Amino acid sequence: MTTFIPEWVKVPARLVHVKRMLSVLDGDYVIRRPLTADHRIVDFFVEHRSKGWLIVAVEQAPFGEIDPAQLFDTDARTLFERRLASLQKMACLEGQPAALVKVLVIMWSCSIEEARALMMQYLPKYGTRIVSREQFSSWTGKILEASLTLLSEEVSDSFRGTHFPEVEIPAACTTRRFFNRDNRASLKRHFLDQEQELASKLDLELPGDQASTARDFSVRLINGVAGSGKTLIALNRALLLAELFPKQRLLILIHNTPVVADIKERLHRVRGGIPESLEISTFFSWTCQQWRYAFGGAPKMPGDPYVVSYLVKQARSRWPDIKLSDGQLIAEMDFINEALVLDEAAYLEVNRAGRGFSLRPREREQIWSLYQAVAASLQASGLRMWSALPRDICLAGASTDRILKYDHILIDEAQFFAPSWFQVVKLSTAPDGQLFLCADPNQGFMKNRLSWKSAGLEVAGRTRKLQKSYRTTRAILEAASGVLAKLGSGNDEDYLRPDFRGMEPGVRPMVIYTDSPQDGVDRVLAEVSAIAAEDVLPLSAVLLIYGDAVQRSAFHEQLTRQLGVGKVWWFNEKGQKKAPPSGYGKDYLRMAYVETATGLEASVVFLVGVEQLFSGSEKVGLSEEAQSELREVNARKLYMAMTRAGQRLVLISSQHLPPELEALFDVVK
Ligand SMILES: Nc1ncnc2c1ncn2[C@@H]1O[C@H](COP(=O)(O)OP(=O)(O)OP(=O)(O)O)[C@@H](O)[C@H]1O
Repeated sequence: MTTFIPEWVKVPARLVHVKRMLSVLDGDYVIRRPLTADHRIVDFFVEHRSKGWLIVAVEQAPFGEIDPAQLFDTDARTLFERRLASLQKMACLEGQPAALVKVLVIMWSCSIEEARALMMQYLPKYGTRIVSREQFSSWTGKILEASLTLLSEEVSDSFRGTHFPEVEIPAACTTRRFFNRDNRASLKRHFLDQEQELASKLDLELPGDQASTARDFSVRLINGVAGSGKTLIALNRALLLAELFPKQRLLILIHNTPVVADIKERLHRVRGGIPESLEISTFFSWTCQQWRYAFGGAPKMPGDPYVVSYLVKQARSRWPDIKLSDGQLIAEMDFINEALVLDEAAYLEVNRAGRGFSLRPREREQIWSLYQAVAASLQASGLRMWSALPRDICLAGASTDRILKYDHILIDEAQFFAPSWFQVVKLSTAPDGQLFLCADPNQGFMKNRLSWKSAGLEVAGRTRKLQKSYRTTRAILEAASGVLAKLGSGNDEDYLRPDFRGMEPGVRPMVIYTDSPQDGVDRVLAEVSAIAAEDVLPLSAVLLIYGDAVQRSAFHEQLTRQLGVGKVWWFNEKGQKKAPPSGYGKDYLRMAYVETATGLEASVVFLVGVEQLFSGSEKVGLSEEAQSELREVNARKLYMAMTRAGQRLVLISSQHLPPELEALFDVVK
């Protein structure tokens, strides 16, 4: 079946008829409406996978008004001729006089004879083919086939880049540029594929088509495997929206601070900045801002995480038979806040599936009392838990009228969002606004097992899947999927299967065993120095992901000593969370803690100090349910971390992997 981009849901009446005619074509046809001002000249572009391109306009002027035989020019004729001249110009590449592709005009209100008369007149002058509506309807496929022009790959890219610049991926924004070694290939241009383009333009109709956006609050979900372009799609869509609707307020929310910093850095590099109407933020920094609007002051949270621990320790002495650790109790209080549990009765009923441990009614009663006691102690000092911030806004009643409202909110990494977070997002969406979610269910290790429905989002029938990965090689993605399947429960229900077809085969990931975690760090330092000395790859092509077994400050210090001050961007260091150490536009080696590496990527990734993720299920003292939950969480973290790599993945471990996992790697001495 023909693909229409955007979906042509709200096109003018004449195009509804045209869409019906075009719908019966084979699946190799893509029909695109331009989203820019060009749509007043051209109605659509036809692209056929193997036969090339065509420009089509549907003209409504009746023959009587534009008849070339009339002695005097009419306004209608002048306008028609202007349109033909513009179409002719669009068929050429800038600076080149000859038309690259043909132009077809469908005369909506003319007979066959009248269309013929017009063609006789205008074909020589403007190179335009003209047919009547009747002819086009009877011979749609034949007319299109005869009019398409096959272009070389390079020229086709130029044509696409000229008319659909919004789908081009700047070279600096794709790890794929490193796939190509020779110069010619590295100049190759990259574009969103058809599925990605369709996803990025969902519900976008032209300003001229009356409904510029869907009228009611609408939600769309893009579910994609790691590296399928979700961040790219969210960004491209936001940039396109900023251009189409400059007066609308746009927001991109991402869970992870490093990704926000990384995206801003890329936008500065590629576009010199971010459009004024677009805000890009982490959920919490944005929520703090919304809280200020709602309550008229800055929220205060404990500066030291031990404050909450201390309060829990003190309060729990009243319920000596509570078995959970302090950490588990804090996590449970976060859950109460995030799931918007309002009172004890609701807490006794709430579904806690996926929480890793079960609680009997009596335990729930005790935990609820503990939760209230800790919240009251915090409140006495004017404080609240971080997880209570979104909850406060959700329960603020009329005060939420004062929070900022956005026309479009786009969420990347939505799998990490909690119900209370989504509720704040919904409260912040204008009445006819749109919510666009990108998620990878395979990476959802934090707020896991949350269904969209339980978060108050109706995504049934409004979801698109992306199963093709562009970031990584088949070898790496297969290994990462293998870890997920072997270490995790392989929960088939929400597992999104990657489509491996057509992927770059690549090199299998490597594992290097060392005697101790410190030896592992030394090995990374040696490898990084070798890369820097060879001068083949920029430092930005390398990402170091470290786990708990690494002494992070010492690691950072050693790297800085080796590469020079200001050359290492440590995403988890206080002063570098939001921007690189020596400003935008420089070349940095990046390092990130495994918990905060989501969304990042690099050509070469070193994974070091993550031993306990491979063996986390052997923790003593955990119930069977908690063990299996931990295994699942660890499997998803490893999957996420491994899929950060574009071409090379090197795991450095001071412990031998279990044989079934080691088999997914090449062991290097
Ligand atoms: N059609 C494409 N052509 C070339 N490169 C692409 C294409 N689509 C995506 N990429 C590149 O693939 C990489 C992964 O894209 P992106 O980060 O948007 O994926 P993602 O789905 O958000 O990944 P994750 O969820 O794993 O973080 C990026 O370098 C991106 O530029």
